[in-house]
Amino acid sequence: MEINFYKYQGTGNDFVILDNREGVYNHLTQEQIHFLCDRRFGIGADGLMLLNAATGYDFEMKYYNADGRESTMCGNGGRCLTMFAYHQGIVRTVYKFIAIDGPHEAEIDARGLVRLKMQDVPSIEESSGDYTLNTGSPHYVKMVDRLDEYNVFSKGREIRNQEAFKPSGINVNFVEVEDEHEIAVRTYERGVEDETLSCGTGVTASALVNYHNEQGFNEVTVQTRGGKLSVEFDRHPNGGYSNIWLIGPAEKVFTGTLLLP
Ligand SMILES: N[C@@H](CCC[C@H](N)C(=O)O)C(=O)O
Repeated sequence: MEINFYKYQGTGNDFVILDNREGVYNHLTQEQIHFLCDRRFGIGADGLMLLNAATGYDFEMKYYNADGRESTMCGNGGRCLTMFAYHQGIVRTVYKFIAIDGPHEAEIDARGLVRLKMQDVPSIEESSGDYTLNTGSPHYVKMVDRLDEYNVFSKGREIRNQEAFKPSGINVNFVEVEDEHEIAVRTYERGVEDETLSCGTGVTASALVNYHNEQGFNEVTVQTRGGKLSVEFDRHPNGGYSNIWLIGPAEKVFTGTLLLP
């Protein structure tokens, strides 16, 4: 089978994207998606997305991790897919798309940055000084010092595989506060089973946890290894969060054709 693919990245979180509005890629197997995401034998990416047609929406986002399994929401993926839709001629002031966690809105602002509205977060759970919450995907957040020197791979893998998070696992974020407007985040992603350069739902989770702890500003700049994102949100007296926006760059890297073995 011939695959016409597009490669995008958002702050270094990279994705293979397939235009599946005609349904031609409906039957890709887990092994085939894993192969396409393989950095040595395939194209190479943290995940693969299908842009599907969807009644009542501009498109549907279907997201697979690099291991080939369909997963939950991907924030950087949603931003990249919005830019892809624009490049494919789906031009809107406000995009409305449907993903596994429900409907989303997105906009491309005057600077060319993609703003993605995330689902509301009703609560943040605390245990032993760390936090868990769901921002469309499940996240564990740990505040640390000296993030640069932190062993994200080994500590992230250990937490991801804890009995408490089985069978689905969890993404693990390590966060250092830079100042009242800025935090730095490094993430171990399940399904990639490694640290990625950025994780949008993880950055969102980290910004909310930081506010939950420190209060400060409800507009936070987040430094990831792959670049800067920002997160804006409203907090409610009951401890929940709404009107959550993840904002940052999303770029086409290259396109190509590949024959699936
Ligand atoms: N990179 C993502 C998150 C992708 C999903 C994650 N690996 C999971 O399985 O939950 C993002 O930008 O949010």
